[in-house]
Amino acid sequence: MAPDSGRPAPGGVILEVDGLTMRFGGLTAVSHVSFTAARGEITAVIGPNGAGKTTLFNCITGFYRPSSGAIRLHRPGGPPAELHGLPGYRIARAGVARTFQNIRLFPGMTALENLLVAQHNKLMAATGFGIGAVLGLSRYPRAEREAIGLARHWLSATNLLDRADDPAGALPYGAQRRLEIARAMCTEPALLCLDEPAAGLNPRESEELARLLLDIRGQGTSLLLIEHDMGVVMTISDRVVVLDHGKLIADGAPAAIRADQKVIAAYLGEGEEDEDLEVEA
Ligand SMILES: Nc1ncnc2c1ncn2[C@@H]1O[C@H](COP(=O)(O)OP(=O)(O)OP(=O)(O)O)[C@@H](O)[C@H]1O
Repeated sequence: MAPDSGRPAPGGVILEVDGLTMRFGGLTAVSHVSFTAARGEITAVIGPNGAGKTTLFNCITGFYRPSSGAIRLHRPGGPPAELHGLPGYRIARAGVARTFQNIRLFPGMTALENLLVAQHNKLMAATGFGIGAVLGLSRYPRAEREAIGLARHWLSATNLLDRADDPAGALPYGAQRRLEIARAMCTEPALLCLDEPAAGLNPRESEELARLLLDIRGQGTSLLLIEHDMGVVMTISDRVVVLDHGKLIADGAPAAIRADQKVIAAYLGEGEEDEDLEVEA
């Protein structure tokens, strides 16, 4: 099992990354990275530009096949699911949802329709994959009602209920980012992976986002978060994992990470003012 930071995790481990390495030709983007994310917590992955955060996410969510190492999704009362090398759709089915750095909604479909598309598998299963409809079985109407109910729940939670019938592409940028999170939540994931959800948001929108993520955690979903906005990271994360040049250099509670000399050196080395770790306590 991957080493933990020594802090007890009351809900146990949900995600275990063990010795993960990802090479692109001669470049090692992620090098022997091991950490765990606790169930019911928000775990942030931070690090300077090019540290390997998105590559790590792409390995966890099946967009890349890691060169070596293990990724396990732990499930209560059952054996862990080995995610290494599984295609993205099977990882999603195992209970891992993700959002992207760049928005990937269906812009011509309404906000509500985007959330129903996310529930396509469940709805197709309710039709018996077409056979049920031929035989006149009626599980579909109930499944559709439930899918709309779930979509409306997440539209409400993301403050988008009044925009349900607007095309997703017509929503302001911050609303589109919230809709992406709502869409991911409509797959009812055990683990939600967010790639820079605060990118491009103004301070008020970032605060709203932080509240939304805490609300999602409160509803029982564990979160793994890549984020450059240190205000958001340090306010909401239970645990912070730091990468630099593809290697894990620190793993601990936000306060410890803020004071960690290796972390400070990594960020100072980058020399980017917007990466400054100094945030209001
Ligand atoms: N598909 C790819 N092919 C080749 N090299 C890649 C690929 N994806 C990422 N890299 C390289 O791997 C390294 C890590 O990139 P990655 O995007 O994972 O970093 P990051 O920490 O997410 O950076 P940022 O904060 O800028 O998004 C970089 O040197 C990048 O150029």
